[in-house]
Amino acid sequence: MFLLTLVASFSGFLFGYDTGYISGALVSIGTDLGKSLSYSDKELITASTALGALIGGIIAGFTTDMLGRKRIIMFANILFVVGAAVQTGAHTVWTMIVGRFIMGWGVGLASLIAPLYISELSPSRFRGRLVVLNVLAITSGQVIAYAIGAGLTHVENGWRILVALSIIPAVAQFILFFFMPETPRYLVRSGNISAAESIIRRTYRNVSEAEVARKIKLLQEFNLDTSKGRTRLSRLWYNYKALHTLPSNFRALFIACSLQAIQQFCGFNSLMYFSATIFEGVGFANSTAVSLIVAGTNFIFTCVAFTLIDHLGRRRMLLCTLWGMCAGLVLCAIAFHFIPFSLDGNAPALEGSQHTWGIIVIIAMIIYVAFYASGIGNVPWQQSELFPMAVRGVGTGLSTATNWAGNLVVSATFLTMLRNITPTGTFAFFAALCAVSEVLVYFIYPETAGLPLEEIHELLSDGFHIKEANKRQRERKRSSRSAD
Ligand SMILES: O[C@H]1[C@H](O)[C@@H](O)[C@H](O)[C@@H](O)[C@H]1O
Repeated sequence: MFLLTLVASFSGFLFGYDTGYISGALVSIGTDLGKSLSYSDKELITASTALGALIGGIIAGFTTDMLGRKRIIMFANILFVVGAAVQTGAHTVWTMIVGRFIMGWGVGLASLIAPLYISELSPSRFRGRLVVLNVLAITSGQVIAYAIGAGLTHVENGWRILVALSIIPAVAQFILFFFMPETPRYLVRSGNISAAESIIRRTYRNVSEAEVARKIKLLQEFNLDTSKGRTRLSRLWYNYKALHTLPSNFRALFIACSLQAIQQFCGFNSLMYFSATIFEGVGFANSTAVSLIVAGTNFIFTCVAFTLIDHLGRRRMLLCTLWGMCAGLVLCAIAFHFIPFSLDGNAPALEGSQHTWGIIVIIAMIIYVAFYASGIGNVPWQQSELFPMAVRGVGTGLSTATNWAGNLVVSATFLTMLRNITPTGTFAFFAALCAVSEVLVYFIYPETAGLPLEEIHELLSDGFHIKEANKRQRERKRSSRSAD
């Protein structure tokens, strides 16, 4: 199981690396693309990946139930390689944008399928943690991209090396996936029972034949393809409608999309993609190195989430962290008020008390990112557990698309916001969104930790059942303690 997760997590690593290197690349491209980049060029180059990922996420959602998880992950690798090759050789802004767009398709496919693949293969006890392992891969990809970016800042055309390096893990995963299995849930759904049995035998250690048969029966009962229609397309349309008309499905969709929207609209990726630009704007000497703090904190606190998510639960982790993000952003907004800021690359070095406020900005960002990574940075990727099999592909497709749509809006408007409403206004705006999100999560998100996927579906059938979910989790803990 660990090995399968590890190989599947290469997708997360690539997602992280490919979205992470842009922060350093933007400040080191200089005039390598034929001119010096305007701030709208920077927004376009960054946002084209999010746009590609938005389209890729939707396509993955609609095709994964037809094609299987494995083929799509392999196809994403091809897109990663082509996108990276186009960017490495780019000499104009538009070639760079096209390369980032192609790569974005790969990121979108991978961001949906890798957690789906992992959560369908894992036993419910470890499901949360194994999905976080994929987010750990994303954040480690971002840290490594930042670190290499910082090392290559002053190397001529160093950013090309930074981009080209991403080809290595993509090729490695492509080859390794020839030896990887499909998920038992997908195989049962496509009628391939004996293959599903053999994968269960291999992934669950010391499993008895009776348990294998019980697991297959459970999968058959709950993953029955109830869709009507003769062609694949008409069945897909049936499922798409069922996602919106069946109340339990619609609730699941509402929760999944809301969490993904919160993750993006709380503004984290504006730091991820533009922190080097921001630190350059406040006059820090090696802005790429300073911005490593953002990626590093994100990675370290994803490790914290990894250890806590199945014990503390998803809901509690969100409720305990959103307010902390809000506090970090408010502090950031206040500190920026006392610092001169310029997006034109000619910021004066900070002097006297301004320097203190500069340090406070960094501390505030660390607080914000730490709370982000311990909660909302991870929890939305548990999305596939909310949907029953019949609509899991389309459901997670739409929620992943929500993630990328939010990402697109934030990355395409952040620099414009900084310019028009100042950094103080921008961070105060994100703080307000975090506060609203805390209230939304309180009312709509029941605890799903440790519940079998099938039980989650039943729970959402006539309400959000926050209290009932809490009760079931307490009972489950009590019975597992007495079993110990
Ligand atoms: O869960 C991930 C993670 O938090 C990344 O650091 C972030 O860049 C992504 O947008 C998000 O989906």
